[in-house]
Amino acid sequence: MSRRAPKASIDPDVRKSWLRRALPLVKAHRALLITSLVLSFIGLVVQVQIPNLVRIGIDDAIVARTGKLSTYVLAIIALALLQGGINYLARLYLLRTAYEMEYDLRNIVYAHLVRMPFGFYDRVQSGELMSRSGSDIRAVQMYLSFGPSILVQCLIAVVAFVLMLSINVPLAIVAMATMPIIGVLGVSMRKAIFPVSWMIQARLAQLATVVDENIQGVRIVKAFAAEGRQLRTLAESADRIRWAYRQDARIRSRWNPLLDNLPRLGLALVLLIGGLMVINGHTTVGTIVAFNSYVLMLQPPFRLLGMMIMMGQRASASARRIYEILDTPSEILDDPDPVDRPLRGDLAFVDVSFAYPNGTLALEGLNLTLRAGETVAVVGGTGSGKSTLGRLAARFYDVTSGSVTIDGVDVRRIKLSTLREQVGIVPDEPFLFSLSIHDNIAYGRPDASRREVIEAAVAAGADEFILELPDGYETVVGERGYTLSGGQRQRIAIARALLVDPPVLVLDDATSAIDVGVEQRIHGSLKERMLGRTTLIVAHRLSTISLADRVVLMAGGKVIADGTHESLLASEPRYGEVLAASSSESAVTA
Ligand SMILES: Nc1ncnc2c1ncn2[C@@H]1O[C@H](COP(=O)(O)OP(=O)(O)OP(=O)(O)O)[C@@H](O)[C@H]1O
Repeated sequence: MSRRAPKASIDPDVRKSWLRRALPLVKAHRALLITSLVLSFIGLVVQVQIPNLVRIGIDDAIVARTGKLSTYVLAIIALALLQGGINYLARLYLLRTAYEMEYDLRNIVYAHLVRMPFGFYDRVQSGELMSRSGSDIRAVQMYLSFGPSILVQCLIAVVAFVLMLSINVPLAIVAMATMPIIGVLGVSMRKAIFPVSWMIQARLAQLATVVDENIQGVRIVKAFAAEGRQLRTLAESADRIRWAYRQDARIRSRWNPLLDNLPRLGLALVLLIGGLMVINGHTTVGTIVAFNSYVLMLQPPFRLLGMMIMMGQRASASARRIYEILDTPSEILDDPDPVDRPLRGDLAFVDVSFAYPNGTLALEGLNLTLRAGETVAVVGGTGSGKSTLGRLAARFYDVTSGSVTIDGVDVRRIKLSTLREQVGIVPDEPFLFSLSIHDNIAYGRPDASRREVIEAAVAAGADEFILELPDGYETVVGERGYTLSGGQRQRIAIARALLVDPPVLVLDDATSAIDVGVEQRIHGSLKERMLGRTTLIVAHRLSTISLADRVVLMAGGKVIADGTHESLLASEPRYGEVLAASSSESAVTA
């Protein structure tokens, strides 16, 4: 399957109505949409001819016996076949338009989502995002493609009315009498239903969030034997949806019989007035039969009118929620004239203060310099801001004040893709994809050869256990890598970062789950790999700290001491306290 880029985008002008903003999307597929609408119109014009032919057939071949019945029967069959063929094509093109637009919209939303900074994902719930990229996109797509098609069907009512008028004016008016009532009732029903169906959508999104959290957090749920509590939360959510669906059913069952029976009233009226006219010789039996067909044929478009209004309301709300994502600018953008060159790796934090989007102050006037090739361990109590350093160096977030520079260039001036390639971050809880071990390691360099992948795995101390897996490097890890141990996942993540060979490497507690014995063994190869690379190690364990040339101690978002392990131990009592706290912590968790 070839992958195509979206053919259009959403108009960024927020002052425009949602429909006008979506117009470029419709325009991009106008050829297909217009073809489908024209075909659908022709099909309906053909369909409108059939009752007329029945009328002439009855009056001519049955009542007056001047024509041949078979001629009319064959003509009707031919028209029906023609209409069937045309409708087939119209429907095919309409659905194609709908799915092409949905494809575009989904890609537009997804392309935006992957550009969104970390701060955005800190705020939004993934279940809600799933819902937005699912049902909201569909609601907009339905309206954009099916809306015009319903309008064409309504237009046919005009054609049929003109045809009826040409046959019998009073009877045409009688036949059409109930249609506006059906239209008004249909719209009223949809208006009554809309708030409820809107509520259903919102509650389904909430349920999606609960289900999503349950599945993502299943290990914690089970570990705390909280299945009962989670089930209750789920049941409450499901209950709220059931309540909304019940309201929906109540409204529908009140309105639908009315809407279903009105056309029958129309039929009775046509029979009454038409019958009297036939008796008085003002019209023919064939006309009554034809008009009966028209009453039945024209009723669906009028009912659809109500549906179209509801679809419009839903699409407008869905579009607003989609636009909310699209209109959220990514604060982390490329400089207009970005620096794009390989970096040596002199990393400096100059007077850096930083607060997370929720206002938590993580760093306050922090100064720290790492010379190219230096390995520095960052030690500090929990929440002191250690992990934040790496996130700012790779521009997952931008500093609130001060600057982070690499080789003297502010990271905000470095081309984002280059920066991310040159600053490798290994988090303590790495994410693995449901791919083979090889592909997970080669994630940052998909073109890497097996030899290179193995070399990186050896350096990260992962090669040994990988070879023991059933399919070695081709073993597909379970979702998020849960089929591996925490330490094994960490080693794969280290190999993944080493393979990209970034001049700046941040190991954020990246060996915390690795056995101390194994860690000792991989130190040699890691040290070798760190040569010439600026490495910032967020460390808790003494064994990890020993990898570093220098240690900095952090507290309250600041560097409070800087030196070698021995000098800090001798001169800084707080260093000893932090080490003691982390070693008792690791003793507890070990
Ligand atoms: N995504 C986030 N949104 C809001 N606040 C955050 C976020 N991540 C961290 N923080 C807060 O910022 C502060 C510094 O966090 P950071 O993760 O840098 O600490 P740390 O020293 O690495 O801690 P630990 O050793 O426990 O991992 C903490 O108060 C933390 O609660």
